[in-house]
Amino acid sequence: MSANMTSSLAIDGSSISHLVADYFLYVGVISSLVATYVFLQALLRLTQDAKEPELVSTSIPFLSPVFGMIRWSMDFYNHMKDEYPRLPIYTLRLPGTRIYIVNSTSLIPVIQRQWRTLLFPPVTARATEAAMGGSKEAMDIMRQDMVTENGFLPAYINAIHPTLSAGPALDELNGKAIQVITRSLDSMASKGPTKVKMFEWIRQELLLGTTDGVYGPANPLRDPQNMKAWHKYHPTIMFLMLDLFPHWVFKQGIQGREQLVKAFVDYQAKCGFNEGSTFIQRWVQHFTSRGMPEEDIARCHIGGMFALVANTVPTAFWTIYHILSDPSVLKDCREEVSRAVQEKDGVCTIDSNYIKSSCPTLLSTFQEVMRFHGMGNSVRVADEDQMIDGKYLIKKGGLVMIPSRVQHRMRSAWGDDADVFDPRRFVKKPGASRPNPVAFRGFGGGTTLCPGRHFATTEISLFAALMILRFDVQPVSGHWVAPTVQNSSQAEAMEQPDSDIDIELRPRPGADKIWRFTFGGGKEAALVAEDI
Ligand code: HEM
Repeated sequence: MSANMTSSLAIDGSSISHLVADYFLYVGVISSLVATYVFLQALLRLTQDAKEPELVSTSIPFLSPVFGMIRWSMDFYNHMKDEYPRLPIYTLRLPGTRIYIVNSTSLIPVIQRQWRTLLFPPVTARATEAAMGGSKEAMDIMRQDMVTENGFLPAYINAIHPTLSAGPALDELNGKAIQVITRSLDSMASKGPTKVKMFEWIRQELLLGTTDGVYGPANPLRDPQNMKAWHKYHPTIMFLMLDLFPHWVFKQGIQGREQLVKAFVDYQAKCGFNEGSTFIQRWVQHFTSRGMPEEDIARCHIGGMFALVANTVPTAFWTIYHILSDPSVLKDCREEVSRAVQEKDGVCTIDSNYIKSSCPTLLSTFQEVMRFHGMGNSVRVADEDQMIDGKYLIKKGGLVMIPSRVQHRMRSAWGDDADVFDPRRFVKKPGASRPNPVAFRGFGGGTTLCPGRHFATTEISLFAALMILRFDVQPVSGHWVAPTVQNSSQAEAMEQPDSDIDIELRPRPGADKIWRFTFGGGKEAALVAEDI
């Protein structure tokens, strides 16, 4: 044998032994993947009680729902509803957690009645800790008792509730907020035609109006640096709540948050709340009476601010967008709100009670915005093993979730045009039956029904009324095109536009007169089952 032949045989020999080694490696990897898969499938099924709602989305154990959530984003639960239309409630298993998703409208009141064992306060406490940076001491106070009315969080809602329900405190709050917006529109009217970015402009008007109304003259958001800090912090809230990444990833947002904390510590030290709304006074009284540390009060103010403005701003944007972009809706809304105006000696006075009670197209458009663009997921934590409706076992620690988009697109509740925006859907029509109010989840429901709903509804309706009375508005491009909403933060209950719209506001005749609102004695608009 030549030297060459010997070496080529040697190479062949080593290639074969490599091939064999690779073969065993692949077989080994594949076998362990198969074994892991079989093990995880077995684990999934062995730890799932037959009485729990049906388990779905299991092709990759514990991960299929995560991939589905990434792929379908806020449409995930609607996609699941279409895939499993017969399931009133189903189970999703994710690493370390099980979520029971509710499809059936009739299960909602049943779940809401179990508020002593299906709890919302742990969700609030978790958000305060993760997104606002609450201290251990603060979290101990919040988590001491999350069930009875003596507990910090349930008692907090009870403390603020009367100040946000129909009555003088709410009228005063709405009066202050709309006064700030009116002044800003006065200056806009005096400038003649003005071009603005619609979302950015509405956001600024509502942020200042709402926070001035709530916090009073010492409102920390009056300082442009603090406003900037809010805009840095706000987009990171969802990621901080998820708590999946280290905090340095959100350096800018955390810096913004810490600047706001300082500003609210200062607000507290100077007792700025004494000149603020009754709402904020009760709020502060509750926090101080329970021994909450000063810095944590400031952190909770930031959480409170999120509740105040995060949903109000996009709701106002969509309401005004849908009124302006549909000429017949604009015409009807203008006619309706014009009837609320009394003019004397150059002063135009708008009766807020009339707007709240006698402007059906305006209110219906607002409510349809909440139905069509609403994307809140009411989440409850199971405090113990329990049965729902005598049929479904909910395990301790599991999350029960009611996605509002599922309810809001339900044909059985809204008819075949459930996917269409119909501004007159909620206008009462003689002889026609009203849609099932339980399927309307714009403000949640049950014990966690949004306490700020009347404030927000009135503020947005009055802002919209004032705007269409005083201005003609056109998109600079000449066409109204609804922005997409794919990037909406799921920390919020309302879709947010991905892009802005350039608009031109032209003062209408009379725009430069003095505009005022009267309040008092009227009922609040009834949009949710609990208020009807
Ligand atoms: C259009 C504006 C608003 C929308 C769409 C909205 C939506 C909601 C929703 C869907 C919930 C229920 C959460 C759940 O059950 O999981 C809720 C709760 C809440 N909202 Fe609002 N909200 C708005 C404005 C406000 C305002 C202006 C305030 C403050 C004055 C406020 C304060 C709260 C609070 C404190 C809760 C928690 C209630 C609890 O813990 O029991 N909201 N909101």
